[in-house]
Amino acid sequence: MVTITIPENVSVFLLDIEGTTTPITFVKDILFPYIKEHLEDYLSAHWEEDECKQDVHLLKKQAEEDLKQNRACPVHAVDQTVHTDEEKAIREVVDNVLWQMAAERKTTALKQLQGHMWRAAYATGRIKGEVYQDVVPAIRQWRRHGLKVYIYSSGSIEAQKLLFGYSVEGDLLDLFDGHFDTTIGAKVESKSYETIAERIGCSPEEIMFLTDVTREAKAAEDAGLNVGVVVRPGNMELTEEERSHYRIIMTFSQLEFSGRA
Ligand SMILES: CSCCC(=O)C(=O)COP(=O)(O)O
Ligand SMILES: [Mg+2]
Repeated sequence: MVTITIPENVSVFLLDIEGTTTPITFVKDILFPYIKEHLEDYLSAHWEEDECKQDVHLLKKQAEEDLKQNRACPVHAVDQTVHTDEEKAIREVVDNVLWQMAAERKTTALKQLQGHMWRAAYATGRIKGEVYQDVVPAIRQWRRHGLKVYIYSSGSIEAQKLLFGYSVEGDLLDLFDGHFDTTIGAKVESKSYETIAERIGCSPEEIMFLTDVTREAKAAEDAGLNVGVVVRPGNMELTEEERSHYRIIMTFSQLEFSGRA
């Protein structure tokens, strides 16, 4: 396995989750099906609660924005089993969430609701966050060298903390100095990485961002970050050009310090 030297000026790792610390299959085969299976019951049970009202409000604002951009969710024929206004409103939210998920959208509104729904699944032990075996030893080593480690994922901060807090390797939250999600900006926008550097209190050049998505890598690179593109089983295929342009990381154990104390 090729060794990749961590640039000397790097003092912060910024990590993506899906496809980087965690298999895509965990998200696609476990987390997302849980949402689809429990969505209607969850909304019915929590509809009157403030948190759920806020989630629905955010989804409605996103739907209005989508309408303006001609990205409207298809409206289905009225279901004859729906009787009350509440049932109708819930059905609209269900349709919207399922449509967004089918389109693999990463809106803050969708991700916030998902995070709230997973809470019970993790707390009861029904779901445990999967993390690749090389991840924890590497992060512990980076931290021993004095580096800081942050997460930046499209999953909400709450969803991130659930995944690592209730992981197959136990509570891993002490590995991280902080978390960022799309409330700071989209992962394909350079500005988001500049804002993250400001929030951390370092220059973009001091950060090394690891992700499986080359559009995210490009945005981070344009902002001045060091980047590595993570290739795990089942991740998106890279072009020859992408393979030759980016540092390709198949396991975190490839990342080594050289010339550092
Ligand atoms: C950490 S929440 C579950 C994964 C998820 O919903 C997601 O969108 C992950 O996207 P990422 O930016 O980590 O690739
Ligand atoms: Mg990813």
